[in-house]
Amino acid sequence: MGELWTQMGSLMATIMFLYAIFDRFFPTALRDALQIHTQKVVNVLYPYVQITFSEFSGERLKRSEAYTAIQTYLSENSSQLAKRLKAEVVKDSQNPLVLSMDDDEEVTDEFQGVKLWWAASKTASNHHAYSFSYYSPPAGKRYFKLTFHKKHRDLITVSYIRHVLEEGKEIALRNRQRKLYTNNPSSGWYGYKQSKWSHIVFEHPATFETLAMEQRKKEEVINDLVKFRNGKDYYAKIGKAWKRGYLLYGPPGTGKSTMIAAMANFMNYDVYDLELTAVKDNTELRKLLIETSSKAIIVVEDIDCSLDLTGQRNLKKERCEDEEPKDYPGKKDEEESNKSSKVTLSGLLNFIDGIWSACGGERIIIFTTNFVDKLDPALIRTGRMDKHIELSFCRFEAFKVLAKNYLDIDSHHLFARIGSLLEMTNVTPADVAENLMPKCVNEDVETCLMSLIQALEKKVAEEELEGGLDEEKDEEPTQHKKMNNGYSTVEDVKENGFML
Ligand SMILES: Nc1ncnc2c1ncn2[C@@H]1O[C@H](COP(=O)(O)OP(=O)(O)OP(=O)(O)O)[C@@H](O)[C@H]1O
Ligand SMILES: [Mg+2]
Repeated sequence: MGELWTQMGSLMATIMFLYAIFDRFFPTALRDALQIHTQKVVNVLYPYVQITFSEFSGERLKRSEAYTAIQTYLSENSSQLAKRLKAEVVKDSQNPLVLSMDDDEEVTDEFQGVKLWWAASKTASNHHAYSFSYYSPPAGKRYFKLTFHKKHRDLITVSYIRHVLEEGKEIALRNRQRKLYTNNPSSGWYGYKQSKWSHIVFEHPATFETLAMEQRKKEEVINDLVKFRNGKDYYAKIGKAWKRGYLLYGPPGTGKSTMIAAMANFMNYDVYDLELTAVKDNTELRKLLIETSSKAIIVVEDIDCSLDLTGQRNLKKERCEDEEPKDYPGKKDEEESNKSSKVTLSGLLNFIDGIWSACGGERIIIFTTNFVDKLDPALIRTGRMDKHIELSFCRFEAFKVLAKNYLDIDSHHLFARIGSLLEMTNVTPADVAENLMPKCVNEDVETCLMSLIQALEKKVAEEELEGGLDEEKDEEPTQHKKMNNGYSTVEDVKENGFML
């Protein structure tokens, strides 16, 4: 290619020289005619095609998406080959410092066995449009120039360029800094710099590895996600929007929100936490949905509290938090706003699988609830929420994950005792995790495990006591039994706490 450029350089120099002479001595009409003919001669002699991609395009000189995608593609694929690199700070990227090839640098690429050349350039401010590309960028502007042999024109213009643009966008998505979005109340949607969603950087550390759950169930969820991620063509083939719905249900503290974070990290998706109680009506819901991006998880937490099954919104505080006082500051305003809110069940169903749900592509919708039985069957029927995942109380398998997370141990002689206690009572992973957390800097593994055992034994004893008292009411007085582990009795617990 170097030799070719030298030859081309001399050819260009000769042509420029000739132009200069004609510019000086010949009238405009003759010059133009000559230019056209020269162009034709060069086209015959020069077997290469060049395409230029300018950094800015359109009347408003917006940064061209194609230029950005090519820059990202070249940064990842070919910049290692460039000798002179340019460092740029890119906003919203995991790695804010991006290296790309500098001006007047050239790299090669290969596509289906065809060699191509990319050059990064900047037009000189006194640039004259003696260019043989399809488009000559304006003076002082950056551009990429792609050069390839004309016999590969179809392959490059159709397949290769599409490949570069898609790959560039894909890399940018992969490297982006992920966000956690929450919807703003519609009263703040308009005006300068207001938008429907507010965001912060999403940095939740949860992964499937750290999620305490039966291994078999966990793998089932992971496989489902992988199938979804790789299913673009499949979804297109069967004519379905590329989206998947999950319903996560289980008691508070069993890991529903943690699993959503693990899913987002696994899929490398953004998270849109949709607070339905802040959405006034179905139209607003649609507007919010349209503004969500691809590769995102849209979450509606506590769906049973967000929407009444009849379609009228309930007061979240009244239904879901019994301890909430009947009157509280702002209650009146809230009731008023709820009366005027009209997000209906049908609006929500349209949100899940109406035509609006198809915009943007590659999206997961997750509902969570503590009370799966309360949900309207229409909301959770098969095909709407594709997969129902139960997160339940902590058993031995889940405990082992927590022990690994919190204490970095795979086994311990106290595990057997904990395993049997976890079969005797229902405790959430959140409770177990709380007890495993060292209470002071020097607390060792054994002390942490013992603290968990004590808490579990206390709970078992209390439940036995309650059970006993209930039975006493119905039948003859009950003898307090020795607990399965043989260490404490209910009496021990009442009198001495947990003497183990
Ligand atoms: N399955 C789990 N694996 C790992 N950690 C868990 C799990 N369940 C709960 N935890 C721990 O308990 C905390 C609370 O869990 P999380 O918020 O996920 O529960 P939840 O099911 O969403 O509860 P709620 O129904 O109240 O929203 C988490 O921060 C996490 O530390
Ligand atoms: Mg939660």
